Amino acid sequence: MGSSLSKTTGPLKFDILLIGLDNAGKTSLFKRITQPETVSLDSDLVIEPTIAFEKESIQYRNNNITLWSLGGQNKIRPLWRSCGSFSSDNEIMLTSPVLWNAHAYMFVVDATAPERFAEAKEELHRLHEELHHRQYKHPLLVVVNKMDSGVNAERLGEISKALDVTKLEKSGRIVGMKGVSARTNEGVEEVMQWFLENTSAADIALHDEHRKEVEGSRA
Ligand SMILES: Nc1nc2c(ncn2[C@@H]2O[C@H](COP(=O)(O)OP(=O)(O)OP(=O)(O)O)[C@@H](O)[C@H]2O)c(=O)[nH]1
Ligand SMILES: [Mg+2]
Repeated sequence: MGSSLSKTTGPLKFDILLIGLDNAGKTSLFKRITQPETVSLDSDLVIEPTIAFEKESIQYRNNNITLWSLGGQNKIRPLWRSCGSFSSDNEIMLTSPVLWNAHAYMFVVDATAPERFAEAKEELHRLHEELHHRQYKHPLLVVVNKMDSGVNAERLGEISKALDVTKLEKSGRIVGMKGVSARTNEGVEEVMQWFLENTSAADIALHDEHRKEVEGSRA
């Protein structure tokens, strides 16, 4: 993932949550970002549906970024909002709903599944509504994946309409939309750059302070 792009802010430490419907390609993107050297380009990414979540921290251009990828299957989605630990092999105990632990969000959409855009829109807007009540406006990037499958820029506009991304923008949230391919790595660097540009140290501190308060009030 080498690049000549340079950072504009100091080193940051923050969490990005990958969320979206099952089969969108969240785990594929997660692996592409966290283990680029182990996933060969253009290979068929053979991946099992995620049962709970994946989590990994990386050093990315001097920043410490933790990525979370949640399973998107319908039966798993209630876990997004549940408290406590997952009863899987993952040993991490979660003290507040995993959905609220992130500083920034990546909502992944499968460009090749138009029949699921309405369902994706529903989940995207629900997430937005719930984040709305939080302390600060978490950056939210809509990532349209599988652009290698003959999806052009015009199509990206149609997908934006189908998901009503404009409505999110009008709310004052920092919202972006980018086309990527976890298979070919197209656009992945730009996605990471977007998060660096749109996540500030002040907002991270605000989020962390609020989270401490919430957890303190539960203890
Ligand atoms: N053509 C193409 N296929 C992809 C791409 N990314 C992922 N896939 C395929 O899409 C399928 C689902 O990928 P996953 O990464 O498991 O999807 P997920 O969003 O993690 O799914 P859940 O864990 O069930 O929520 C797999 O068969 C991948 O090989 C891509 O960029 N292009
Ligand atoms: Mg997955």
